[in-house]
Amino acid sequence: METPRLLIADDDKKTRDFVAAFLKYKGYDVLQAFDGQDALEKLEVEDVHLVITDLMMPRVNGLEFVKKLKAMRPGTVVIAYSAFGNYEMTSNLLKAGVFFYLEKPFNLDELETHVKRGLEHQSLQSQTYRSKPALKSRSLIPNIIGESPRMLSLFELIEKVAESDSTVLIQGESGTGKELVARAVHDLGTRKNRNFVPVNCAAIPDELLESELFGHVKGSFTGAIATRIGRFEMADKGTLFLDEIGDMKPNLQVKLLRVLQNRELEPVGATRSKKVDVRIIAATNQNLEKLVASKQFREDLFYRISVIPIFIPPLRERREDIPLLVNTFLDRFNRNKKSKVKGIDADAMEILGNYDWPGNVRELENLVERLVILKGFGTLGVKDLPEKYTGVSLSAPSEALALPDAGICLNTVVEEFENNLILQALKKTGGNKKEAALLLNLKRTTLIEKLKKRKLDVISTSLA
Ligand SMILES: Nc1ncnc2c1ncn2[C@@H]1O[C@H](COP(=O)(O)OP(=O)(O)OP(=O)(O)O)[C@@H](O)[C@H]1O
Repeated sequence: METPRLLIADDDKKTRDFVAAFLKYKGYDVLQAFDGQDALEKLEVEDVHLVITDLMMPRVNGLEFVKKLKAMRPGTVVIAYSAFGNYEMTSNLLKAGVFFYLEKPFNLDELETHVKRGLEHQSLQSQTYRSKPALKSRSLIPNIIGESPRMLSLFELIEKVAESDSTVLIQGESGTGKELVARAVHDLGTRKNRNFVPVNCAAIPDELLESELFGHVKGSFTGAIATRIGRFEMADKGTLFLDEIGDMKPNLQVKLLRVLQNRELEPVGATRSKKVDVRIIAATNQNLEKLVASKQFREDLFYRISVIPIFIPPLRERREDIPLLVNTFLDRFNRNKKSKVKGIDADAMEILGNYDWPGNVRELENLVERLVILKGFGTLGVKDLPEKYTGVSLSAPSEALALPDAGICLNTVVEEFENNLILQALKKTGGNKKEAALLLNLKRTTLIEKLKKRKLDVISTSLA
């Protein structure tokens, strides 16, 4: 077993050395801090299992220290001592989460008994903390994090839907996890040992999407130098995930409808049709009903694909999930990036909890990844968060965006603004589209689609 690590904070060097020497002799690893402030700084970079603290200290006194420590690392067990204890102080300490309070002078064996109890308590507590989310959510659907009531009912729905073979339509804002949910439906169903084939209908140019989906025979169009199977056939006996289905053009919608009705397809240029057995899961961040009403999406196709609708709520409607998401991503990126960021303090977490997250979980995941890379070690605080989250300089942009009296062409201005930011992101990342998409909070495929649509791909290649 790992040697337990203790930190003792006391401004009286004699007492501190004495207690530290005794605990070292008993086999503990002991760190020392000369007051509350020094202890907080040490705890930002060191892992400890238990803290022992005096209450009367200069700069940050014992009670203040305990409060800050508990906000930074809620699970840390604290034993406090003082020669000036009274009822009010003891009750404040217990309220602040102190595990045990000792009157000075105390017997060192007595202190050790409380240290042992405290360590047992700490280990039980961390096991419970780890197993709680696992029982509720992660055990069933390993990659989807969430413990809010809405996510728990989503997990139940996924489990039920996975058992059936019906077509599913997943709706939710961008970054809410539609692809994760689609994969979970596949992984928990009977087709799990066959392919899960994703297609992003918005990222593939319209003229290529048909052959991408249904395949083509050699020579059927310029560039068709060999016969190729499409994604439908790749997904045979498995699942085809049609992402961004709201972007599919009407002529292709008719062809898709035919495949769904007849369960057979015709590759581009072929004379005979082929049977396919594919489960369809479609997703969109658009309001398909509205697209149906404005005749941009076929009503018959809409009813075909929305046999089972699944709606994923935006993150701002399930804020309870934010701390769990932040902590899980911190663990993940610490591991991936070999960083040692200990956690996030209570004030910074509160800011993240109150933010509206227009980019949903993707935005939160990207933010944590960036923070872990930039910070490297220590505890994340408010000063580490970008201005956008702390709301520090919100007034300047509105000046810059003042509408001229003569008016503007909104579409052109917005497009230019977007192009400018896209090019800046590409420049910053040396043309790396994956990293640029991360900076812009976009899916890589969405960025590629924008580059193609706006003919920016040539410029982006020259930045690489
Ligand atoms: N509940 C969640 N738990 C863990 N990770 C999540 C969750 N929701 C989303 N993510 C992560 O957020 C990112 C975006 O997820 P995903 O691509 O599934 O979203 P989407 O809704 O399909 O987005 P878009 O509409 O832009 O295609 C991914 O990295 C995914 O792993």
